[in-house]
Amino acid sequence: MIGVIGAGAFGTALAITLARKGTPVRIWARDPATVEAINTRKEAPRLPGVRLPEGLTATTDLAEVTQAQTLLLAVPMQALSGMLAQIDAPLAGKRLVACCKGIDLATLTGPTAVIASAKPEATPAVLTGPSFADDIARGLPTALTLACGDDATGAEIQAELSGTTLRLYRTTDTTGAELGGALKNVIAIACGACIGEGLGDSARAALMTRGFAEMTRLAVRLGAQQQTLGGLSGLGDLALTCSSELSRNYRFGLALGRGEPFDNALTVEGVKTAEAVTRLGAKLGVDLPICAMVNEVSTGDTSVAEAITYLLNRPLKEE
Ligand SMILES: NC(=O)C1=CN([C@@H]2O[C@H](COP(=O)(O)OP(=O)(O)OC[C@H]3O[C@@H](n4cnc5c(N)ncnc54)[C@H](OP(=O)(O)O)[C@@H]3O)[C@@H](O)[C@H]2O)C=CC1
Ligand SMILES: O=C(CO)COP(=O)(O)O
Repeated sequence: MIGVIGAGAFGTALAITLARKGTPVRIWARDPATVEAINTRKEAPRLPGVRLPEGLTATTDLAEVTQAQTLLLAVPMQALSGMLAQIDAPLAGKRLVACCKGIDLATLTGPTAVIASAKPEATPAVLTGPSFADDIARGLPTALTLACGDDATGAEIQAELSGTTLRLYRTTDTTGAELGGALKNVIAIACGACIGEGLGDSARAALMTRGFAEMTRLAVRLGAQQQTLGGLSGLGDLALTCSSELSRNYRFGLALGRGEPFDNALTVEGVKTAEAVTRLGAKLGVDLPICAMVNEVSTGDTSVAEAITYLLNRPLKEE
């Protein structure tokens, strides 16, 4: 059995793909109505229109899910440490796979450090890369990165989660994998704002490229391997999220650029990540101008037009 904590779009999509290949999956949701929908109607509220396979069951009882040796943690980044604090079962020998993309604002660390701090007896890992929950749930081909500091455990998780349509690549560079996934959301907001403001595809390509330079600069400064940023978890996810309206981060940026309201019930990880990386950049002396502008625009301190003017008029430099 695999346990999934969080019955949002991503947790449910992963649970579906695992159950389809015959792995029993128990998914935890805090909302009894979600559990009822999954167990009795075989429907997932966050993935409307998808029929859930047999072998996928839900519960509001965390203890039932934490019996599994592999647990997928699929709650938003800022909810991760609170979620871990609710688990009182012993987790020695268990694998805790973070499926969230972001940086914890309280500690300015990524998900594997949050897990290691809360549950030092478990092995932390992170599953990240380009994938929309809906694509995974529909069985469309997807390739992701599984990062685990312990390569032997990483190989076991890789085999456990991979299937005929979900292909996992493996790395021990957890820092690079999680920072790529976190920062691409910030750049996606910038790209959405750029298109929403009517600035064109050339400007978006510039933001993606210079954004990728910021992602790499910060990640390498924090100990990541540069090549990880060029993989699925970095460049791959950047390409997807900056170019598709299926991305909530991109759509949030579009709304900013167009001056339209946005549904703040939606999970938009890039907003808090922009705040976290702006603070991290200032602390470490790493220049992150696009991330800083996304932070200012997201909080309403600066308009999209002012942010673009600032970025275009910075001192000229070598590429
Ligand atoms: N959706 C996607 O395509 C992908 C998402 N991800 C990542 O997965 C993570 C989760 O996103 P996603 O599934 O889309 O988000 P959703 O908004 O679809 O779902 C979030 C889930 O987390 C639960 N939750 C929220 N806050 C808390 C909390 N404080 N305590 C416990 N549970 C909580 C919600 O419960 P409730 O329903 O009761 O509010 C819900 O089940 C994000 O980091 C995202 O970046 C990664 C790849 C793809
Ligand atoms: O992470 C994702 C794609 O890889 C999902 O993107 P959004 O969170 O922007 O919807």
